[in-house]
Amino acid sequence: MAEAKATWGVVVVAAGRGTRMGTPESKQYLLLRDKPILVHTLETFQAMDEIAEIALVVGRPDIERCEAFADAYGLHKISSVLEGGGERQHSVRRGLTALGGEVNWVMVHDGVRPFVAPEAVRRCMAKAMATEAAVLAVPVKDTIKQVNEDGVITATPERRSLWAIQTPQAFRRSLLERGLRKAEEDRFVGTDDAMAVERLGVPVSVAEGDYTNIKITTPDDLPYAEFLLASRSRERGTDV
Ligand SMILES: Nc1ccn([C@@H]2O[C@H](COP(=O)(O)OP(=O)(O)OP(=O)(O)O)[C@@H](O)[C@H]2O)c(=O)n1
Ligand SMILES: C[C@](O)(CO)[C@H](O)COP(=O)(O)O
Repeated sequence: MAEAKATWGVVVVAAGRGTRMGTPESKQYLLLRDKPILVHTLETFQAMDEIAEIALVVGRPDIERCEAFADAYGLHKISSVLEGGGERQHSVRRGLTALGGEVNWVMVHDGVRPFVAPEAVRRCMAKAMATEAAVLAVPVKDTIKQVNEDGVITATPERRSLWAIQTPQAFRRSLLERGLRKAEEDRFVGTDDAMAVERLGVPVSVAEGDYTNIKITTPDDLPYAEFLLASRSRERGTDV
């Protein structure tokens, strides 16, 4: 039987509280130059022809303002703005259920990774379509140590095998749904989406990403984010 045409949907998760950022306003709504971080993120997927639909998952008190963003910034690919769950994985699961029935390939992306390059997203999509499941990642630059509760090093994993995992994470939709269903049955909560699929015994590939695809997590990420935005604007000739 011929493979159905690929229709891509994206779940953008933005229902976290940003405790490590420590600001009264959740970090995804902090302004980066002129717009909330989350809006910068959404604009990247809005502009990609390959993406049919976006499900946006946010905190319950933020649903209305995010619906207003969709209008204000012309983010018409957002088909639903829905309430997230207690853990990132629960937010992802809710977002997936909101995507239309024709969506057969999905990406999950953190709302607080506004600098992902469309070319990197495309690399991730292509790798997923070749292998069923792929995530963006970069090789780690530092030597990584395992350290026990006493602050003593217990192991030094071989650096060549270590990659820092990013989003988007891309999957055949039915595979991610199966992984998340099983994770829920087993009461397993992972810190990324790939873990749910790895647990099924299905290999997940990495597609090489960019070091600039940072997750804005702590206050020291903010000046770097402003710098990255300024560099990107200069490259695109949209500097103000
Ligand atoms: N229950 C949750 C937890 C996290 N996220 C989202 O998952 C992404 C990555 O998580 P992280 O950077 O850890 O964000 P927070 O959970 O907000 O941060 P913190 O852990 O510091 O509280 C963020 O876009 C966050 O909004 C979510 O949608 N639902
Ligand atoms: C999914 C992720 O962004 C990959 O780097 C990361 O694992 C999210 O983790 P967090 O604990 O929610 O920051």
